[in-house]
Amino acid sequence: MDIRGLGYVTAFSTDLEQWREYGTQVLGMMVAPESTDDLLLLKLDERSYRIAVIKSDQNGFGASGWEVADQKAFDQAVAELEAADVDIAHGSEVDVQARKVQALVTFKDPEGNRHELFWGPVSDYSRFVSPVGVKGFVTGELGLGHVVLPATAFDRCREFYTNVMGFDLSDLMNVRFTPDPAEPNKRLHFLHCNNARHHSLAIFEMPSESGCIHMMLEVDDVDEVGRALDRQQAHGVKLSATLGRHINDDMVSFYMKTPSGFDMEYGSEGLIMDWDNHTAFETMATSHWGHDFSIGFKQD
Ligand SMILES: Cc1ccc(O)c(O)c1CC[C@@H]1C(=O)CC[C@]2(C)C(=O)CC[C@@H]12
Ligand SMILES: [Fe+2]
Repeated sequence: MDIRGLGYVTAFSTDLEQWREYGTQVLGMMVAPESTDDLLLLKLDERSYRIAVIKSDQNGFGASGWEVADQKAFDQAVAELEAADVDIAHGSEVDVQARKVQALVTFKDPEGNRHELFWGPVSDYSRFVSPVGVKGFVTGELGLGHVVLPATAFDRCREFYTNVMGFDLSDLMNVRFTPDPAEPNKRLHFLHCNNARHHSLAIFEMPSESGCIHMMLEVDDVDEVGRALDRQQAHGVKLSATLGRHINDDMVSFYMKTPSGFDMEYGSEGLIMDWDNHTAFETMATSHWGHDFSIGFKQD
């Protein structure tokens, strides 16, 4: 299937007021006027929303919303999911209204990670005006950003994402948390869809309580990353990794907790890839500098 990018994500939250504060004052997003007491829609570009926070009795990641170009691509993608024996549910009229799309299906990967596939987002093209002055987020043809999902059933997940969903490998890591040679490798594969973002999805061979290792949002100026870091501090949000520059996509970013329990990577200066002239590589190193993930494991 021809996935053009990550269109939106959904998250579950017991406290939408906390997400509203975090979304507007820390991330710098707008609250879409269609938001209700049970659904917080966060807007960060010309789209109506990019993050939908659903009131729930638990916190956690919801689903990744993948975008295809049109009805024809959607029908083709649904046929491919069916041919691969994937259990799909067609979105009802209510679902379609809630997500503001023409049509959607929902399904799970072999790990149980939830996905939604859609076409035709409804947008009013109202301007993005950040409540804290964020100039802009990098979306457009690159899609919203990326998600890193748990994949303890790694081989089945990799097969699913490449053979069924049409992702391709960008590059890969074999993560070890200790110098002990007996510690098994945790595979971390970075995957791209049909756009120039280095990865829209990565799968990591580890479980995750929240259902998502992290998601990434990109801003159009590295100073906006610094300002977000200031706001993270001012609002007492837990930092999960310090500022650094990644090796594979060159992103300058930091990581912090979201109210739903998964991490948010906030970055800038991500590479625009030319896939015809790229070769996948393996690296043991995360970053050119920075990105101390050990602080995320420390208690407050
Ligand atoms: C290595 C890397 C490249 C580009 C990215 O956008 C990106 O998020 C990462 C880091 C991914 C990864 C993670 O999210 C969880 C904690 C991990 C496994 C580490 O401890 C090192 C790499 C980290
Ligand atoms: Fe990332």
